[in-house]
Amino acid sequence: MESKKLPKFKELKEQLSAATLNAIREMGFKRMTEIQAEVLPSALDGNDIVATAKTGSGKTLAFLIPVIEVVAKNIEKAMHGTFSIIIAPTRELAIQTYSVLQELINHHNKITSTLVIGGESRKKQSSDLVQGMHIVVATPGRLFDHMRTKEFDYKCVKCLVLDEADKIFQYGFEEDLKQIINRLPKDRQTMLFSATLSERTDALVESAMKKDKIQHINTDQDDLCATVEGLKQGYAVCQTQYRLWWLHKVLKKTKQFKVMGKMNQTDRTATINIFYETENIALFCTDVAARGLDIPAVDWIVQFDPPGDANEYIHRVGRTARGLGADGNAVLLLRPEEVGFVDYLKESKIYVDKYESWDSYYNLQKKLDTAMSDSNFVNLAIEAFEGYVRALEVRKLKQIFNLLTMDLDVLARSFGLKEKPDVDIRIGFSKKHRPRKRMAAILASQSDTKKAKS
Ligand SMILES: Nc1ncnc2c1ncn2[C@@H]1O[C@H](COP(=O)(O)OP(=O)(O)OP(=O)(O)O)[C@@H](O)[C@H]1O
Repeated sequence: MESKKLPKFKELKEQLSAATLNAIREMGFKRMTEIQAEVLPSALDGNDIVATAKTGSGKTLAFLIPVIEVVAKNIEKAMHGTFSIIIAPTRELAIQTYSVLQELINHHNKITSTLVIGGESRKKQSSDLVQGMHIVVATPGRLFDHMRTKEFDYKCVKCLVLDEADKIFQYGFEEDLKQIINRLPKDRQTMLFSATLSERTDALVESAMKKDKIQHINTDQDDLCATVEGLKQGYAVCQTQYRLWWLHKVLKKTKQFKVMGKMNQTDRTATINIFYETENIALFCTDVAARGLDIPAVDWIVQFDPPGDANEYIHRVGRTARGLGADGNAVLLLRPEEVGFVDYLKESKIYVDKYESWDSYYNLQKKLDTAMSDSNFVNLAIEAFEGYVRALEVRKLKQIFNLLTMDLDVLARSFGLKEKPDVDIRIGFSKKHRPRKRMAAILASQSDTKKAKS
């Protein structure tokens, strides 16, 4: 939809408080995005919402505005009490949502809010919750911890938002989320948002929402492509043993930082802040940074390891080309035996071009040999190798990513090691059966290759 055809926020002035409208104007937004234009009138009427729209399409405001208006209405009856809860799958996303919320409540002098995420002080969070902060932005695990204490009174919650709903409902969070939903008052508005939904979300909709009041809104359903228009995306092919050389070439001129789940929260937040503020920087990250993060100046998404599935691909590349008319680039690195992933992506309306010129790299062997004379590097490489193998073992799409048929010595070389390190990697089976299963898988794959050739 052309931006000029989209309605202005002020057209909602019957449903929106002046304080919210002022904040939106100060944030520089005049017209709603498509998802905002579809969600806001219905959500402000109190309906339950299941909303799907592409990455970077403005879903955050589409749920924060109704959340605030629920509080603005209820605050007149009771000054304290948690009226709205927003749940996000990662701490980084919760922090970001909380910060957009602060801008939006800038003119609402009486509305209070708090952030309840893992890795931060429970004591401060408890004290905020006891005081009855109006809006709580949380990650599921820590929120549920607080709900189990008698101190947090959540009986007056009127609105629940699940951002990146499909991710929150993935294993790990599923049980916490079910418990949270069961404990919250039934008489509430519930809203689910994501760029992708899954079968698991259907079950969530069934259990968490009022059937007769659900509005399903999907601004992508007629689109021919699952990713945003301004995104140029492609793939490069590199043999396993040269992957590190390839990566070196890609990142040569950048400063590099990392963010991953096992870092402490202070370091995670500090690194994301550096990434916001620094030019020419590359951030090494796990999928902890794949969802929701809105960092405007990201030019390239480099997927050194392919994502778990098509949905995760969409979220990862969605960290660039965000907002109306924005551009961005993405490249995916595949081994020759993984090129089938390109066809798999096509089935989900994701079209990636072959980037021939990206297939080259320089010989790094001498540099690697020098680095590997330091035992610290060797230990890091072994740790990385082990982690990589463990991650491959639990991968879906075994027909494309098959650890059992992979040459582990060659794989070790891709981490700078001379050969497979002497570590116990449990590839899927008990020790007793492992060599036999491995051999069977190799034979099966050879016979498949022969069949394909004949
Ligand atoms: N009405 C608007 N007009 C212009 N820009 C907007 C508007 N609403 C939001 N934006 C901007 O668009 C960008 C993307 O918004 P947002 O982070 O909400 O996307 P999203 O749909 O939640 O993406 P994801 O699925 O990746 O989480 C943000 O930088 C935001 O400030």
